[in-house]
Amino acid sequence: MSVLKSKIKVALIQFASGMPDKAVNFKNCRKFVAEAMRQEPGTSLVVLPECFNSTYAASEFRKNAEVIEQSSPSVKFLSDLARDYKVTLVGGTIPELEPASNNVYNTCLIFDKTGQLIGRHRKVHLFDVDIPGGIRFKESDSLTGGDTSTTIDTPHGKFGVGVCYDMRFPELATVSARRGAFAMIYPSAFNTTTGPLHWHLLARARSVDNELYTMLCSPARVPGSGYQAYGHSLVVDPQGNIIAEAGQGEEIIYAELDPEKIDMMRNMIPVTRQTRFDVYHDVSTDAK
Ligand SMILES: NC(=O)CCC(=O)C(=O)O
Repeated sequence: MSVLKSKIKVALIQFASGMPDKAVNFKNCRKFVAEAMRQEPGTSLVVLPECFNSTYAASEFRKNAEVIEQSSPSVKFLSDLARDYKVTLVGGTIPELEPASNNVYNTCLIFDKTGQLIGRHRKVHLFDVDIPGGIRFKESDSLTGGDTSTTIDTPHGKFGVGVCYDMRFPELATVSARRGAFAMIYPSAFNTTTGPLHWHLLARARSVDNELYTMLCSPARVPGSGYQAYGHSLVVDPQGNIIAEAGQGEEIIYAELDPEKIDMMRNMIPVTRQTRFDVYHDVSTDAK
């Protein structure tokens, strides 16, 4: 039995998220998801971008943070969206406030097609970079990193979740792959400095390392906004081929994931069965 139980259709919603008013982001997001379902009926997995509900800026995270509970605006919005369109929803990310610690996390919430919250990934690796002439960003000024890897079980099979900068750390993908994932999904927001350098390379690498699908969903680039998102949402197949890619503006991309493609790759080049844990450590055995 393949790790993916049958063919599934996916849609990645690259919209101009990050407006200061959450209600505007909700309205636009719903409009695009409705459009995706109209254009590709039968889509069962929908992915949103990083920080889909508010502005991606270190100074804004705490202001926009929500406690994860059914009555929180973003939780309610995402739950209703998944239920209304009967899709598994990887709900981008939102700034999450944990009341007990007063920490703020960059958190992806995952819902099943009844609107039930089935998983949560707190971005583990915070985006702290300083590239002269390019970009300086320090998420750790206002965010705390999560401390677990995330593999979600669904009726289609399992997928792993990371958030943006997490994709630079191959271990999270390896852990999910070894736990039986058919895909890694990264709500993301690369920028116009690091996007051209590494976006495609990293997505293809995660696919080839683990012989699974990789999906990156970015916000659309908004001219004049503070953070210039790279765009170029992507779906990469288990062989490392890009099978869907957006431009930089608002766009929905679609793909069909095929269990055959995973199985074929894993049989032709069986790296997933040729690991040498007598030589190096299996990171999936003790990962949280
Ligand atoms: N939002 C992010 O984590 C951005 C990551 C990024 O741009 C990178 O180059 O990595």
